[in-house]
Amino acid sequence: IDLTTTLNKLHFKTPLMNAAGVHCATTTELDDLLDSQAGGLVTKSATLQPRTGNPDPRYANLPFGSINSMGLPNQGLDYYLNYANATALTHPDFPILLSLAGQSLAENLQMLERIQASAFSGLTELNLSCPNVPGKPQIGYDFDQMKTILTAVFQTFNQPLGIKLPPYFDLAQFDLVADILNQFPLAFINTINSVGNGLFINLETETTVIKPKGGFGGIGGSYVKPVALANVRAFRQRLNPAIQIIGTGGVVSGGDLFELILCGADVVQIGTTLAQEGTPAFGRILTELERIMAQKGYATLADFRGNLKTL
Ligand SMILES: CC(C)(C)CCc1c(C(=O)O)[nH]c(=O)[nH]c1=O
Repeated sequence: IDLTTTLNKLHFKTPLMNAAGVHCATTTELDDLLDSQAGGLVTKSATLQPRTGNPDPRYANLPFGSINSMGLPNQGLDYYLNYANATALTHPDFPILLSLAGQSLAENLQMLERIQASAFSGLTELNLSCPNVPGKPQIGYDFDQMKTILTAVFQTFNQPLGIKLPPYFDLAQFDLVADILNQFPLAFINTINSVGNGLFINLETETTVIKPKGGFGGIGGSYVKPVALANVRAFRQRLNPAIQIIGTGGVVSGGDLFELILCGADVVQIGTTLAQEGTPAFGRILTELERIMAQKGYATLADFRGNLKTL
């Protein structure tokens, strides 16, 4: 069984890695990923300066997933850029993705210029779930802003770039977003980010379970797998084949991983499952995938990638 895959020029020994924001904020957490069966790693979405983020409790595990309103706590871009460049010396072939979440177009352009000026040779993922203009929808849901930002970004940045997208729920929106994205030389898209602004209640105390935003937070885990499958499938069907896809959302088992690849994912990320189970989740899920592939007679991921059949 050959579990290798590629993302742009990066070679992944296994198709599974962490999702930005989970187990990737400090060098200790990042080294833990290096030593796991993950095929690569992505750093916590960075801003130019460090941020403490929202007050606790800002994350909660739920019966079928998780809810979070972390508020972008991170050590600042230079911390992650330094980690990536140091790790490239000790683990030259381990794929590293830098995630960015600037709070303005200017901040994102500044961070991209800093990456471009550095020796970084990994992939950059621009998180479009950020609000760009306060009071306006997040970039991922404001298509004029999305077009403006991607135009400016590709005028500035000449290294491989991908974007992290929020989930969409309307077929016309898949068409609209894909038409925009196909106009840019994107290396990949990563879909989905958490399903935004869900709410979970503690029935006994009649309270929310996280403190920020009145308890509203991004939903992850099994709750969102059907949404992740649909977004990977919809964009695979609509995007230029040169734009690869990272599939994220609701992966708990090898079967879930298989399904996202069947929808067209080149690489798959885990967030909630990693938060709940730790890095042993990578080996467990990959072993389960190998068993399914062996039962079905598939030797490589390309044998079934994107081959979902309709009835
Ligand atoms: C939601 C933002 C704070 C604007 C971006 C960072 C982020 C967070 C976060 O740091 O709260 N949580 C998520 O589930 N997805 C994200 O993209």
